[in-house]
Amino acid sequence: MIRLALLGTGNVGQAVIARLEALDDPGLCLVHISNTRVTVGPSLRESAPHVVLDATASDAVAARHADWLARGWHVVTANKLGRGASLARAEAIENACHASGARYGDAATVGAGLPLLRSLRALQVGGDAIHGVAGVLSGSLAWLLARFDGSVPFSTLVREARAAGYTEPDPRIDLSGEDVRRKLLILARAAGVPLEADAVQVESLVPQALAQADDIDAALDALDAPMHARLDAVREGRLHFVARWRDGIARVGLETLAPNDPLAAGSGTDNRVAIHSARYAHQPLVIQGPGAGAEVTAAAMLDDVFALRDQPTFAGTRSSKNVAIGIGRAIA
Ligand SMILES: NC(=O)C1=CN([C@@H]2O[C@H](COP(=O)(O)OP(=O)(O)OC[C@H]3O[C@@H](n4cnc5c(N)ncnc54)[C@H](O)[C@@H]3O)[C@@H](O)[C@H]2O)C=CC1
Ligand SMILES: N[C@@H](CC=O)C(=O)O
Repeated sequence: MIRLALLGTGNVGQAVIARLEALDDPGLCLVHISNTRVTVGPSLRESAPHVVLDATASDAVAARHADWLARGWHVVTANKLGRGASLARAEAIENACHASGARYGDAATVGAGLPLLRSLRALQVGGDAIHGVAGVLSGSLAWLLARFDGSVPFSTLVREARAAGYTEPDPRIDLSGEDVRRKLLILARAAGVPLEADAVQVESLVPQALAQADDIDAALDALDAPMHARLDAVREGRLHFVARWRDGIARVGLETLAPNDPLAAGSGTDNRVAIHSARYAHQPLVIQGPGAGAEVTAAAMLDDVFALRDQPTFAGTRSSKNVAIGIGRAIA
């Protein structure tokens, strides 16, 4: 029996609860659910989970990952602020895993569970040298830029992307390039490169009026004029928000790509990532698929839980009291 504690009951947390309900797996038991307002079940410490599922976007929660791992609790996260924030925090997570043997499941943090991190790590283990990664890493920006033809204000599209659950809780995290920076850091570090967070050059799409706004929704209109100007300046091809890391240089920002560019394919929220390595020297390894959405993200988190099943920590553990999933749904 694997005891799970779920932090966060928003888009992704709700999808985790729905998936656990649908799976109805007797080997999984939800012993704690919490969000910023409510806790269901005993406190996190008292519930003594085997696995903490982080479905928040909270820096304070990510700052606890290393402590939980050091205690022997496995962590499965959609929150990128563990390995995608400061290098010191990412290294503390590695060190805690090595010291305690606990595992860190982060498949959901890049590409909403696409087999990106696992491919990079498998290449590393196989002795490949990763030279660089380039790609479209934001599902929401891919979705927005594919639709943006000038007929509808960009701000209207952002509101739609937010309602569909593609953006971060604060969509400025996507629009500023910050979400993509975090993903590029996670990928580069998975490839064995100790990239500092401030080593990534970031082009933000957020105008000052939006950056400083308290009422984010109302201030989204400030995007419209500058984004129209960017669109008008395109002569051939289409705007894409691209991340590139190669030979120690990392940048994220808007680029105009020709239709036949290897990174320009895909539709909807698709991410498309090219991995350049010694093994893939002539043609990169390209991975493409939906890169945002609560359901795919929740599925990736539970895949990481299932991958833990061979862990000796679970052997012989007794069944626990399941926190009512219905209550978890009610507190969203
Ligand atoms: N929406 C998507 O397509 C994807 C999201 N993610 C990540 O999943 C995470 C969650 O995203 P959403 O569900 O869209 O956000 P959301 O805003 O819908 O939900 C966040 C939840 O976290 C809770 N929370 C915040 N601080 C907390 C704390 N200290 N303790 C317990 N709960 C806390 C909030 O109360 C809320 O229930 C984010 O880190 C996001 O980057 C990752 C991949 C894809
Ligand atoms: N807001 C993110 C969601 C997944 O990480 C994105 O747009 O890609």
